[in-house]
Amino acid sequence: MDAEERIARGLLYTEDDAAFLSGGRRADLLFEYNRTPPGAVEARTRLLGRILGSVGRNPVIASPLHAAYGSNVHIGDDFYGNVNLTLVDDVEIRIGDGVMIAPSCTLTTTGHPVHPALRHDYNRFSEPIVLADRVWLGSNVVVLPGVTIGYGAVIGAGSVVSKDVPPMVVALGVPCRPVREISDADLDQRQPPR
Ligand SMILES: CC(=O)SCCNC(=O)CCNC(=O)[C@H](O)C(C)(C)COP(=O)(O)OP(=O)(O)OC[C@H]1O[C@@H](n2cnc3c(N)ncnc32)[C@H](O)[C@@H]1OP(=O)(O)O
Repeated sequence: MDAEERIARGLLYTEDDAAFLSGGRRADLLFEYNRTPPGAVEARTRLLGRILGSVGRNPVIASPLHAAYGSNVHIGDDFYGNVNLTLVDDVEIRIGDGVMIAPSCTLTTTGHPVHPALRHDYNRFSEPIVLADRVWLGSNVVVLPGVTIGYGAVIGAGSVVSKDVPPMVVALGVPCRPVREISDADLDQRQPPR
């Protein structure tokens, strides 16, 4: 089995195995993005288009933005990412439309073996992450490898999401668990201005 297949299957691979992915690293463009003024909206949007694998309409991502590669991240329309978003995208991170991410969140597709004897040469495994449409991550959320978060779900500040989250729930904590469903009753909670 070649390295590409091992990576795709979530099996262990080394830094050398992953060398063929290096063309997808956007480190210099990320550096440029992070020193482009917030007011230079067109330049920032253009740079995002070159950094990310794909990006929809009206993306807003505050600096600093960090990504292992950048090219394995796919983002839908109307995305908002607050400061210090960190994307460990050795494999795909797919983000739907209308997603919001609060300050200092980390989405990591990658982990290392827990046994120290296996943790040589940056040995690691990676599993894709999916955020469905209209997900909101609160501040300081960490999303671990292989997690899918369903439509409309809200992840409370400070959560560590180690398992899939169903659609239309509030989920929170370490480890993150659904605490309630989101229903039409929530429409009455805080009214938008008329
Ligand atoms: C792009 C941007 O987003 S920038 C803005 C950044 N903003 C944030 O990071 C805010 C994130 N918001 C939160 O974490 C909120 O607390 C929410 C969304 C989880 C609140 O959800 P709600 O269902 O309305 O919960 P509610 O406020 O009624 O609290 C319910 C219980 O959960 C607790 N709780 C609320 N948030 C959290 C949390 N993040 N972690 C642990 N417990 C929490 C409350 O203390 C309360 O506990 P109690 O029942 O013992 O009194």
